[in-house]
Amino acid sequence: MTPETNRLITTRDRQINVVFKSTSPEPLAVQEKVDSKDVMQAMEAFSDIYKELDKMIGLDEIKELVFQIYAILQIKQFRSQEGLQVSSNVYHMIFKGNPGTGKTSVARIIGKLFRSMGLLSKGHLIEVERADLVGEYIGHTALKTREMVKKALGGILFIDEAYSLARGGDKDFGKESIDCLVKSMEDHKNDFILILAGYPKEIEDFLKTNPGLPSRFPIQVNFPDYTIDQLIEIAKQMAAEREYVILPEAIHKIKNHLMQEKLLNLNFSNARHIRNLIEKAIRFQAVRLVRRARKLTKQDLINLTHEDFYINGKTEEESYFNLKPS
Ligand SMILES: Nc1ncnc2c1ncn2[C@@H]1O[C@H](COP(=O)(O)OP(=O)(O)OP(=O)(O)O)[C@@H](O)[C@H]1O
Repeated sequence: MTPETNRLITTRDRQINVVFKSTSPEPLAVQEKVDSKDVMQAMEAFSDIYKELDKMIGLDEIKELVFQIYAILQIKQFRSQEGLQVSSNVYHMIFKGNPGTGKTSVARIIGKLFRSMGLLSKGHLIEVERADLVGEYIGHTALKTREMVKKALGGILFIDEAYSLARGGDKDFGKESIDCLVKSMEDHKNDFILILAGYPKEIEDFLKTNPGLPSRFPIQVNFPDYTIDQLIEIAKQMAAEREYVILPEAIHKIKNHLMQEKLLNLNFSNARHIRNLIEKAIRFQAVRLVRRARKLTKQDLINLTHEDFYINGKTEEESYFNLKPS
């Protein structure tokens, strides 16, 4: 009999009925020879990793996509058991979004999720940029690109600012790298997933100049800029993960700062900006506390007050150096 286990995973906005079986139409490394214990472990892994994704603020499009892929794998198993045709899927993806919108973090989680679903044997992420793929003399580029693909086998090859490969036009070695990647996608069809990431406009222009490319990336995901409310949620979450609490007056100060930043800073780095803000506030809080004469309470150690956010309408860096507490 086929080992099979069901479990309802309750997430923020949906319930997933997880069913893991040992037979699968996909080349499932994890599920190849499973006994009940392995099934149980795979299920736990999927559930834990899915929660990691679900915990991220916003990102509805990618959460929906993961659910679709999960659903299609389940249905394939049932179809295969009923003797129905099962088609194979291509999972190469394009991630379009501004800096700090979660592209790399999501790619890392997708790798682990796909491993738990048996779509990838290792699920690791190899993050590269132009310099890692493009060489300096004839033949060097193919060597470098193939080497990176080899490292990514069983996992994800994530190319940040992928359009930089097309920067120098037809005579540039970047073109050789693209050709080599396309060939690798054919040669290692089910062995790795290629994710091209970058700013939305540049990625779209890149795809237009390479007519053969869009059809090789059937999955395109948008990573929109976070709203102010989402950025505040992210700030609270990042603080909580570090066992800190941002007091309401500080939240108010951050909100005002974010409104200005989003308006004036063309390179605003979304959640990464928030991470830097929190990390600096934690350092400033430490300085504020060690200067205090009285004994510190547990609450003192937890609270981040408005004094710890030296933002004051300037860029973080300027604020940090000019307004360090004296
Ligand atoms: N939705 C989110 N919820 C919580 N934290 C987030 C979220 N999105 C991003 N972060 C955090 O923000 C930081 C930057 O995210 P990440 O590196 O994934 O962005 P990116 O889009 O890949 O940026 P870039 O394009 O500049 O490389 C990381 O610390 C990440 O954990």
